[in-house]
Amino acid sequence: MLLKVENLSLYYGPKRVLKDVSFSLEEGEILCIVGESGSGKSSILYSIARLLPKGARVEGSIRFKGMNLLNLSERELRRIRGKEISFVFQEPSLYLDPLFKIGSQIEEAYRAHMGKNGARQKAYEVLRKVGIQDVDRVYNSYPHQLSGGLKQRVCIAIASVCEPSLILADEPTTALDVTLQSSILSLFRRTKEEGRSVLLVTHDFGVVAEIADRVLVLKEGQVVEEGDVYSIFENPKHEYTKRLLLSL
Ligand SMILES: Nc1ncnc2c1ncn2[C@@H]1O[C@H](COP(=O)(O)OP(=O)(O)OP(=O)(O)O)[C@@H](O)[C@H]1O
Repeated sequence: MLLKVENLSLYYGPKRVLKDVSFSLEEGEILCIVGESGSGKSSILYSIARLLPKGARVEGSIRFKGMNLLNLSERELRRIRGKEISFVFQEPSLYLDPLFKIGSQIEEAYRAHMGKNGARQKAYEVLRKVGIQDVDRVYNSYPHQLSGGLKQRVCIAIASVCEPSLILADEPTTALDVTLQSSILSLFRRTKEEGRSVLLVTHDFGVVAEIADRVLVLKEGQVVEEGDVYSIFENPKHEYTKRLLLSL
């Protein structure tokens, strides 16, 4: 078991955004979290990465490789973020630094945890791995010179450069047009084949159908249904899940 979340609750002031959320994730598994807007999907990812705003209060436990992430200091967290657990966001432009070339951003992510040696070689390697053909050009480009799809590939390259065991992805294809979506999703599948686990948030059952092994259905901060992708599609138990499926 790579990740075990137990009775996770999240409060913003008096408002309870997550209610006793429990689930687990095996190595090499892709779990999709689905639910309507505002159901708390992103909040689960941010709780795991401990990237919550000031004033947020978390209860429960989040065990990752035996450590409770909720008990770690900021220093310990910095050692884990980017190396053991990495993040892919919805909007790659907000994540990439406009002032630095792609190559140096990948190398920076590598050096932060893995030391100076081999950064350049590794940057080229991950760019190739995410399916980029003209690696030299992309390596030497600034973010604004790349299309949205390429930028998201770069973000996945950055997220995997330190070979983390867990990738948290928040609506990673929502900002892209449909034709690009599956090519980006297939990168997560490749990540899985390398033994990494992916926790992917989406409101889109099309995405779920394409890559999930298991699905967690969230409604108003609570898990209403959990199961493997086939049973969720073929035999949804909860009315809410059926409604979400109908909107597909
Ligand atoms: N910083 C914050 N302060 C107060 N409430 C917040 C904050 N961030 C999120 N919330 C609330 O928490 C709830 C869950 O939000 P969250 O973004 O996790 O949902 P989501 O399912 O990911 O939605 P979406 O698909 O729209 O991103 C919402 O009611 C939201 O308004």
